[in-house]
Amino acid sequence: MRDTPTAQSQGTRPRRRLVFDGVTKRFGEEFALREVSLSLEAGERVAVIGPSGAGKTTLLRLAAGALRPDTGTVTFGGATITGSAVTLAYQGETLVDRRTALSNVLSGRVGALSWVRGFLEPIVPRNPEPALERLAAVGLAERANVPVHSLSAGERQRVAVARALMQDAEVVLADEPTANLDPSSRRNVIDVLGAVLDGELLVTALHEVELALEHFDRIVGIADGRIRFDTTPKAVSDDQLDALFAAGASTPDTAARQPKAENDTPSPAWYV
Ligand SMILES: Nc1ncnc2c1ncn2[C@@H]1O[C@H](COP(=O)(O)OP(=O)(O)OP(=O)(O)O)[C@@H](O)[C@H]1O
Repeated sequence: MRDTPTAQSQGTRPRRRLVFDGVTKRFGEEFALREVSLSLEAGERVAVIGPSGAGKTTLLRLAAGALRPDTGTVTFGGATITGSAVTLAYQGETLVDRRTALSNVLSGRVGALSWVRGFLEPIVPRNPEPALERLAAVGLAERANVPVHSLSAGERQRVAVARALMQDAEVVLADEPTANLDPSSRRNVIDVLGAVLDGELLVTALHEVELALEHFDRIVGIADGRIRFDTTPKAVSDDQLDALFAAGASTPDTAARQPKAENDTPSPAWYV
């Protein structure tokens, strides 16, 4: 994070890679991912797009170390994934409603504390400063002491981002961070995600193609558990997108998608 003194300076960190090497993951007879190989570097902002059931969440869960591959390996910096290196930004629905934004953000750090302190810290914090800094970074400094049930869906999602940032992880994963948000809140959450990072690897599963093409510097298209393309936003063609979404169930954003302009700039009408 840019403005967090407690965050380890990215400049001093080696630029470690998150590497999927020939990863296959099945659930019963169903293949969620097939022979996926991918090498992602610190500092990249990667959007994973594809139809429903393509394998996006499975990819993120493997990256988080929450799942193990059936075959192949997932490594970060050459080693098995550990919880301290990678954080998963859960959706705003996972916040504790009756607690304040500050309390929810503080809970993002409890894993690093003793059992008793971890229990008490979100309620009677000894050190609220890091959490207040994260809330300020996502534009919610003024809302720190407001119970999250009275925040908007977009604000709740930003609290969830702030909570994830409490881990100071080198890899930030976000699974559909814009789910259930109105269009302007979607854009705002993605803006915030990009703005608060400084050198971390960001991998986001997104349904909104337009947001992915506008805000990320690498686009990984997945369908039916396979990587169909892995390129820059400018290089993604309409044909690739059509083929990607034709390979799986339809999604709302592809249904609303309009042809791209000749200069390859995504049309604002691609989703509503
Ligand atoms: N825990 C599980 N048990 C059984 N099958 C699963 C499980 N998790 C995922 N799958 C299956 O694996 C495939 C990929 O699922 P995944 O959730 O990764 O897709 P997705 O691209 O994230 O979809 P969506 O966009 O709808 O969230 C799907 O066919 C899904 O049904």
